[in-house]
Amino acid sequence: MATVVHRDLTCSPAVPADAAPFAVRVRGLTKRFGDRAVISDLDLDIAPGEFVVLLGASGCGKSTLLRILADLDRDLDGRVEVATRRAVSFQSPRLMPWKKVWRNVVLGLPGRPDRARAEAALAEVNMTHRSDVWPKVLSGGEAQRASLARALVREPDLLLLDEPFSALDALTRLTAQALVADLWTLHGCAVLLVTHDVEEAIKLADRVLVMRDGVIAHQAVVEQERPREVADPRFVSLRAELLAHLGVQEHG
Ligand SMILES: Nc1ncnc2c1ncn2[C@@H]1O[C@H](COP(=O)(O)OP(=O)(O)OP(=O)(O)O)[C@@H](O)[C@H]1O
Repeated sequence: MATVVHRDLTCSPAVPADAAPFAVRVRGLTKRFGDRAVISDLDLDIAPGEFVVLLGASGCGKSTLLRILADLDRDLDGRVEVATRRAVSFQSPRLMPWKKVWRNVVLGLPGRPDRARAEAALAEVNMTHRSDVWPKVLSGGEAQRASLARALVREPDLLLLDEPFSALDALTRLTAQALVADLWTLHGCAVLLVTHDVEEAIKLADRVLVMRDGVIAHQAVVEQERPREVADPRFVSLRAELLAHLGVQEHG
């Protein structure tokens, strides 16, 4: 039977005093599409403010898990507890083409569209100059930054990012990664980021998870201090470890 609980981290009288605070607590999650279990009896904890990256082969269930945590799918077995204030940003930025960028940022927030609030969020992602344009004129990287502003304006305790950089060229991708790292430091929210990129995972994460056969098959805490150098032996060794768990052969 499904239990989906949405917790307010700042005010949670129902939580026993001895329970450690968390942004995500999942116990025994199973998700089926028809007869097929895509997620099988999965447990997952994410601490407040923790940056967790989820890796896994295509089709292993990463996006399905993220959608469940985003409360976009409640048809599940198990127990899912998630911080109440959460925001999602997807691979495609999903901006409404008939609304200017700043209106997209505050779309869905209660009350009248608050331009000052939108501008403040756009400033955080270096997009003030694009506030008054239509989404169709944005570059891929700009659209992704607008999507991030839309997520952050909600001041989430948990930010869910589903392959946010995968459509960007290599240089824009590096800039976007650095931006997310800065925003995370600034906001202090927990992050769960899905990616296929092992280096991206090691650069950003406190902890990297490898998903396989519907469970978390491996996890690694990243001890290296930030910013992380790819040439550092600890980086190289963790990359090899993660690639091995992903079943990928390293070349060179
Ligand atoms: N609505 C659905 N109905 C039926 N099957 C689905 C549905 N959504 C996802 N699936 C299946 O569940 C499995 C996991 O999909 P999911 O999108 O979570 O994988 P993923 O790990 O995010 O993959 P990728 O890295 O390619 O995005 C896939 O086999 C997919 O075909």
